[in-house]
Amino acid sequence: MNAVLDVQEFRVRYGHSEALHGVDLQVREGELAAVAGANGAGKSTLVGAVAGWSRGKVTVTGSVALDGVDVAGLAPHRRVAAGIVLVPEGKGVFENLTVEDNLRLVRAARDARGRRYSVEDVYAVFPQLKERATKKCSTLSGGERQMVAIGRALRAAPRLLILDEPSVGLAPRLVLEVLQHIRQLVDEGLTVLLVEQNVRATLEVADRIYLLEQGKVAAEGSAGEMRADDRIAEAYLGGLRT
Ligand SMILES: Nc1ncnc2c1ncn2[C@@H]1O[C@H](COP(=O)(O)OP(=O)(O)OP(=O)(O)O)[C@@H](O)[C@H]1O
Repeated sequence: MNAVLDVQEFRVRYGHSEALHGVDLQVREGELAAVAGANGAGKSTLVGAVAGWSRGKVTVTGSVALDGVDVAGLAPHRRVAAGIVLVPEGKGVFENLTVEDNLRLVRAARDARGRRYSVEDVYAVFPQLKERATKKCSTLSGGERQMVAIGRALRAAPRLLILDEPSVGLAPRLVLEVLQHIRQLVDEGLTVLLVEQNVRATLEVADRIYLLEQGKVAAEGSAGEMRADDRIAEAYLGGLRT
């Protein structure tokens, strides 16, 4: 199967300190691939560098291809135009604007199939946002803000939607709700790369998982394979297989 995203030998250095040590990662058409791992493993560094968003004094080497086309040399806005849309950790919604204004800030683009995500389409995915359309984002729950951030990203017609820790700071009930919405988008045809610290929740929704440890891929496999791996059960699931 063709990879939508193909990352090879990816290294990221902050000054003299290397945070990613040659990572290979693929996201296939129509799948929910996830990068899981502990704080500081390099997850945000990885997806930030894929989107061209790296902060500070950064050196990135290796290749990044979207649908077989090298995008590593492109500026961030050109990667968005090519279809790589990242929702960063912390969501980045405008607190003083309403839900609807946040969604309308992005001019709707067309995806490869000529499809456009109207604001109504976003409401169809997240019905509770429609009920809160005229409310300022500052009055929303963390989960609802995350939905606004994802909805806004959908308006840009991503070929690959990258979500950096959408569950961070959410109550456990909301974590599953947000992740299930993401799963639904994938079931409808979207290709997603999800970053999650919560390995257990990731196993519930992802098709394939890369486990990142100290800047390296420590394990990679389907959710079923990862669940059956004793090292994963030991280190991330409290010794229990789910
Ligand atoms: N802008 C930066 N300048 C220097 N070092 C950085 C910078 N950003 C991250 N690092 C370092 O790179 C390593 C990986 O950090 P990164 O934020 O990618 O991890 P993470 O897996 O996303 O962690 P978290 O789950 O806490 O967000 C860490 O050692 C971190 O201190």
